[in-house]
Amino acid sequence: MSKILIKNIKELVQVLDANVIKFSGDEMANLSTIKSAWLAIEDDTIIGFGDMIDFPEITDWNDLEIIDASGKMVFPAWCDSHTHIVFAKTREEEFVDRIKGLTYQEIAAKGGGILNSAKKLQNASEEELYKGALKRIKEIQLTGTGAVEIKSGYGLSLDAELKMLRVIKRLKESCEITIKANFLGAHAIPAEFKENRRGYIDLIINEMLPIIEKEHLADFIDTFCETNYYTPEETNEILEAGIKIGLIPKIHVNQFTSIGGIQVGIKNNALSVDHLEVMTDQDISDLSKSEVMPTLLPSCSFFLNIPYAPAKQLIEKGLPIALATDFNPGSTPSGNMSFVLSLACIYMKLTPEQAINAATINAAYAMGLEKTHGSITVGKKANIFITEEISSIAHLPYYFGHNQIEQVIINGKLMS
Ligand SMILES: N=CN[C@@H](CCC(=O)O)C(=O)O
Ligand SMILES: [Zn+2]
Repeated sequence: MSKILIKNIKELVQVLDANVIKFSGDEMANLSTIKSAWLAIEDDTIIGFGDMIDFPEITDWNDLEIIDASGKMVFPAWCDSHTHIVFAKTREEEFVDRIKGLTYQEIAAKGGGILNSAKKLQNASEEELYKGALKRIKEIQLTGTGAVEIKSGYGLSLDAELKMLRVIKRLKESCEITIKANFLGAHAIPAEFKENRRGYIDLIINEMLPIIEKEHLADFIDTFCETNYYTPEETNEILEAGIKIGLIPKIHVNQFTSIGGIQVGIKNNALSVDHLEVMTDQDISDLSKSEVMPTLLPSCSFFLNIPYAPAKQLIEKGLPIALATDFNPGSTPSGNMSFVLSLACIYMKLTPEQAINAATINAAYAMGLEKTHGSITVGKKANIFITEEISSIAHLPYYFGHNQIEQVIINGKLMS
């Protein structure tokens, strides 16, 4: 049995009772912390915390590691509920095209974008994909992420989608970080099905889903519901087929246009609807009557230079929001959650407290992990990070671009 006792913590952040599953509206402004605190971990679980005045008497020193966190803060590890971490190659040539004036949609229309990644992934072996993704997972662990959702969607053929999902399964089994798999076969219409989209949707429903069910390859089902990608009707059909085999919808909607994706998500009890850069009043009003977690991806807006999702408006309507990176080679080549927080504060005008709630407990909810992740709670996974010496909680999003996270503990193990 291994034990870690962290003492003299300047501030222990996001201390919650086990019954809190998310924060909505005005609640998002509050962040519960303990100043001058201790935290105890046994194996992979948080077993206690409190004020230094009540520092526990140590009776058993066997296998006990004591960390002195004087001047430093302890947070629950970030939860990143939307990524595309498995890919074959980066796409910096499109980045340069955009600098020269092309838009994301224009690049996609000439065969770049998702289809570019799909072409590159066809020829990559499972081993190559695994090694590339593992490197990125190690990178995000060290920047404080303790749980991550990973999508397929760069395969776009039976073999290549299954290859991606098997890589994600292998990552789940071999990595300390908690991983959830999202099947995104409907990410784009593959070139060879351009004139036969029905044929590809049938392939997803009749051939991919049965194997995914048999091999337990996914937790969630996704589609890119967007103009020139999948219609709301197609999205609905694919989600319904996924639900039949036990997958939970978590979908891409309203990135460039509002075409009814939100309403399809609500109808199918999606766990989250993600992106939301373009929202109508009706979309916001419909969402506010649902339990769906709106998930915002500010580093995608930053990188593509597109509008930011209306975070403040959503919160003012009483909604919760989650924040995620969208780490992928096309629209967001970064998995750094601290940077996401900075962007959310700077461009979406979230307070640091709102942004931290959105990146911890609400993001855990957006992955179905709210009972085990996303807060400092007795019985939850010992997934935490220790900052360097910082002056206040706001310093974290304020001092952007510098890694202020000194140590990361995932499942009770120190990462390096
Ligand atoms: N918008 C759809 N999918 C990804 C981007 C995929 C890509 O460009 O490779 C996203 O969430 O931003
Ligand atoms: Zn995405």
